Amino acid sequence: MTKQNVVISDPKSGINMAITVAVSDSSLFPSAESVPPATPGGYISISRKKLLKKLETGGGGGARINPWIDSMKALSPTHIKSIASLPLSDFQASWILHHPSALSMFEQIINASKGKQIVMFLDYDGTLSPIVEDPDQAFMSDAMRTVVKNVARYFPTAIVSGRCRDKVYSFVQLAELYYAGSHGMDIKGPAKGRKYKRGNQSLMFQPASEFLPMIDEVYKALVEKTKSTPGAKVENNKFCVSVHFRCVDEKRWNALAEKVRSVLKEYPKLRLTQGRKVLEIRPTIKWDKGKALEFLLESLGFADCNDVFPIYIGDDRTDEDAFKVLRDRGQGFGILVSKIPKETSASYSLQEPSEASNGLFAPVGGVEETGSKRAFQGLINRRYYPHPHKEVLDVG
Ligand SMILES: O=P(O)(O)OC[C@H]1O[C@H](O[C@H]2O[C@H](CO)[C@@H](O)[C@H](O)[C@H]2O)[C@H](O)[C@@H](O)[C@@H]1O
Repeated sequence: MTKQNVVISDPKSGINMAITVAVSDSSLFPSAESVPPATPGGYISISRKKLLKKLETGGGGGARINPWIDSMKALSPTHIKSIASLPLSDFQASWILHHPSALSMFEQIINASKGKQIVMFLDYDGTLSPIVEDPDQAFMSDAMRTVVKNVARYFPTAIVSGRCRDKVYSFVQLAELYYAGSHGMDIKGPAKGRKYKRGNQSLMFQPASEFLPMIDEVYKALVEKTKSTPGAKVENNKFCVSVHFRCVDEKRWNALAEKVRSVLKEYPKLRLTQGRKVLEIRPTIKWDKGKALEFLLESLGFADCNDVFPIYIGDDRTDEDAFKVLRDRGQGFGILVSKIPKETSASYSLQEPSEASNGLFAPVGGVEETGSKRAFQGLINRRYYPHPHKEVLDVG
């Protein structure tokens, strides 16, 4: 019996847990020769399904765990607490080594972006606003708004959210930004002060518009079906629907998931994905936040350019599509906002939204001259950052 540190990962749900387990069955952990390449975090990464089955049954087979429900449970406070009590320090150290805090990487960021146009992509929930119980109360702080406004003065900036575009706009309230709502299926350019004149002038793109009536219908069906589940909340995000279970008793999660599934049986053109205590119903079209990022870069005139440096900051599974696009393009990088180690294609990390507002993009010219403030100044300062597109950028 040996102890092994393991990251349990489920590509479908995006849930990852780092745990220490005692194992006696060598087949669970392949021999050194057959070990797959380490994940970016350097952990042994095995299928959550496989591991949970082993742990549940002692390796002898038995009842299959519903991976979907189990993923939800992995996010419950009880589970997070029990994970937190496990000896994670080695993991965290290794993860941080491979996904260092963006706050400590300013020099590298400034160097890598030299001579390139930074384009900023920001997720909303969990990135610009802290996660709260009521989705209608997920307000962004004034300090964060000031920071985003300041960032947008220097770099084309887009909010990329699972929410309905109008809703996320009502939270952010900055007309100078690009907005990609409904997981990128509803894209609109700045309503005012378009500084970046390169590329498409009037921007509006809705690749899933034919699904509008279906989404409306399924929203109503889900409201009806889930109204008997205390705490469940269905949110109409225009081109997709969210079924929230953050306020549902854990004992009812299984039943709630079954209800959602039973409604979706009637809609084969819709698919189910999962976010942070939310089930997300969306069209089966091949469109996600990664595609939205590519579309926006193209619209800005950076389709086949080497002189662009996109930065994407996000916190959940849906943001991974964008992180992956950046990795595949070999341009810019992703920053994952997370307190716990997760398998990710992001290069750097931040622990929480306030690290972006108080650290990464701390207001320039504040009273206290911290390293991060100097660094952000470094990014926007022409001495460190010769802008290649002066003709299209008016920062005045
Ligand atoms: O892409 P995002 O901007 O991150 O949007 C993803 C979902 O965010 C919202 O739900 C999440 O935040 C809520 C408020 O903090 C929280 O209560 C919920 O548990 C989280 O899942 C939003 O309400 C969803 O519609 C978005 O899909």
